[in-house]
Amino acid sequence: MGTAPTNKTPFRLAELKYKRKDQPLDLSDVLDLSDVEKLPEGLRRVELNLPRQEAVVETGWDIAENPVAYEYERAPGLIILPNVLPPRTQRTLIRKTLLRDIAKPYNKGNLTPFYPFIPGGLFAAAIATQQQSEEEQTLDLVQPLQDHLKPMSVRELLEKKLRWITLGHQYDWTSKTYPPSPPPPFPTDIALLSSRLVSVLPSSTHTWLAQTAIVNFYSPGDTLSPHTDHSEPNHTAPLLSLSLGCSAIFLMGRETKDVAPLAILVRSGDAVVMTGKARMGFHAVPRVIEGTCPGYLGEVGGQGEGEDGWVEEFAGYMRGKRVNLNVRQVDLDVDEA
Ligand SMILES: O=C(O)CCC(=O)C(=O)O
Ligand SMILES: [Fe+2]
Repeated sequence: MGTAPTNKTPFRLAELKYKRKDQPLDLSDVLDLSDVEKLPEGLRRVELNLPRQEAVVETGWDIAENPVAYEYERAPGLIILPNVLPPRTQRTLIRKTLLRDIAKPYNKGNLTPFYPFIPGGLFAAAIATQQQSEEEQTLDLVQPLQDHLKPMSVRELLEKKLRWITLGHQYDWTSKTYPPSPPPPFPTDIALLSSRLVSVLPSSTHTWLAQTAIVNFYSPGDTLSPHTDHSEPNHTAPLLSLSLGCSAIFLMGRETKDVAPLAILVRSGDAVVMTGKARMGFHAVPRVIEGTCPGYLGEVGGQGEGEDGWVEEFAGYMRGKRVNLNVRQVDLDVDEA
């Protein structure tokens, strides 16, 4: 017992370690960059291209005034920008994805083959049912598109079944390609924010354009299996990943699972950028940590930020969720703007 040889890869072992719920979560080997007084050995500060070029930025979309970035020798090419999205930008992003982008029928998601598109968007529809009695809710169940599935309330679909939607170029998970037809529009504000973040990186010698994004919705208990993101024709354009809501453990490995990955605690407002060697590396999310949603997302309020009032519908959803925006360039080359 305990010492039996294992044929599990080092990546798999790390995944299992953070996934298991029968033992307290051990964060001792997890890199946490939220408060680095003393840089751990092997960690270096990355020089950023600052001051960043400041386009006219809409209110609510700022990035941190003085972003700081790190790279760890065990995960070359992975650039971590802790706390780069101020609370207000996080709230803007959440509002836009949940109310606006989800309401566009061309932004497909994991529910698309199984349940009909909800006009006005799943989130708005779920909010609208909050005032309904249970009886009214049962009358309003969404009928599935496939016989083996059961009718569900919009609330259940939102809270329990929605795992991801795609913005911009729509990746086809069956053929594992991006269809050649002109893609639906990618939200300009999210593209601008993404470009601004990528443009501060030292490797940004080429124009980079956000052309597709997966918005992942996780509840504690949900995981993302190890994978590489290799379907974009451009394997060198950085991949930007933004974390919102509950903290998670992100595993960053190499091009093979035979190397132990680096475990990083990603918190709300953090960005990680997979560049260089890390762009094609295996990565996974074995754990979303319950009860870690920051107060500025999980509680109602607005701290005098005017129209930025954060209402219970958003707070209630975010308390139990992690939302990840995974933003990519698809084309080999993009024109200079
Ligand atoms: O949720 C994350 O942090 C990673 C998501 C991811 O790797 C993906 O969508 O390809
Ligand atoms: Fe990924």
